[in-house]
Amino acid sequence: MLSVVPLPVIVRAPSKVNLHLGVGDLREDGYHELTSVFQALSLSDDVRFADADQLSVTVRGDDARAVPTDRRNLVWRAAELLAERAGRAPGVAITITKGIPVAGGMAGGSADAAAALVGLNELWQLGLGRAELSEIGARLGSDVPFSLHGSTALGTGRGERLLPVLARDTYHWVLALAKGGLSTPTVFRELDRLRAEGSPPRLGDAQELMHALASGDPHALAPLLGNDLQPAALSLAPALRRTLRAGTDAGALAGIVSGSGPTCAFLCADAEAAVAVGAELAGAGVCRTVRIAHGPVPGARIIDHETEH
Ligand SMILES: C[C@](O)(CO)[C@H](O)COP(=O)(O)OP(=O)(O)OC[C@H]1O[C@@H](n2ccc(N)nc2=O)[C@H](O)[C@@H]1O
Ligand SMILES: Nc1ncnc2c1ncn2[C@@H]1O[C@H](COP(=O)(O)OP(=O)(O)OP(=O)(O)O)[C@@H](O)[C@H]1O
Repeated sequence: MLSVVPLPVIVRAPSKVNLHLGVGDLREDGYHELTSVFQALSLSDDVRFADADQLSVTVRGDDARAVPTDRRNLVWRAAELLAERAGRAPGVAITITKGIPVAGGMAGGSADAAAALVGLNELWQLGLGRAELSEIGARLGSDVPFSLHGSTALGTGRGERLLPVLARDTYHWVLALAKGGLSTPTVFRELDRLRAEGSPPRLGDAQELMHALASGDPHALAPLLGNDLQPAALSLAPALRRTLRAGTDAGALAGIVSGSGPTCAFLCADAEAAVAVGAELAGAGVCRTVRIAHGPVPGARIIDHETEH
């Protein structure tokens, strides 16, 4: 019998910034209750899926050496979960081209996991809907459902329960990538410690920020950006204070630590301002490198079916 080898599939998955990250108390399951307004950004990873006898992961790009290529990689676990669901072997060669900083608070691993769910659903012709993929994604990590969803969304629970948020127009960002990474659980633990010691201020609700998003005016949005994890990230990486100051000194409307950090995200008035802020920040010696990005962009999506391999 003739068996047809499926053509490789390439999926692009976005990074994210939390425009509002309200962190509630520690739950019994070890997670914190969150109120998160996510925005998906154009800084992204591309992930290729090719039919193979065995599961393998190859990583390319700037931070490739910091990424595991075995079962610790979220794409590996995504492939195993989907294969189990489909009752088939997880044979696939996965190549990740990293654009998203590793352990940078921008959901890089989650983006790749979301790409794997979309890419393997296609390669293996599983026919699973978005809701099913999102439910599998939530088992891989709190940020994975948003990496599938993309655009701008409100996340509750541990961040995995999503509702779309209206965001008019495009926002322009400068991202200051740091030398090292920060571990997400360590940053949450540091916040618990700071809260046990004293009372770092907590964000209010996200209503006003969501109104500003609907207006499409970055000047209205800028003063409303907020992140309850920021004091914890700054406590673990105090040099980020200087980075944040340098961004606003360079003309950004506002700067925040992205998620658990250490990437700092600067909102700019328009595309031209972002280029100017990016250039000045790159010369200020306060970060490893600078990237310009815009959002919102879609969630993990197929960008190519290769015609030859
Ligand atoms: C900081 C954020 O990026 C904001 O969007 C996310 O909350 C983190 O999402 P993630 O990296 O997908 O995190 P997960 O893999 O689900 O969790 C890693 C660890 O972070 C902590 N964690 C995560 C999410 C949450 N709501 N509360 C937590 O306390 C827990 O210690 C957990 O064991
Ligand atoms: N595909 C992947 N890409 C990057 N890191 C991965 C991947 N799979 C597993 N990891 C591991 O996960 C750790 C956290 O990486 P990741 O880049 O997802 O962090 P992050 O962007 O800060 O996450 P988040 O913003 O969702 O909290 C890395 O140090 C790495 O060891």
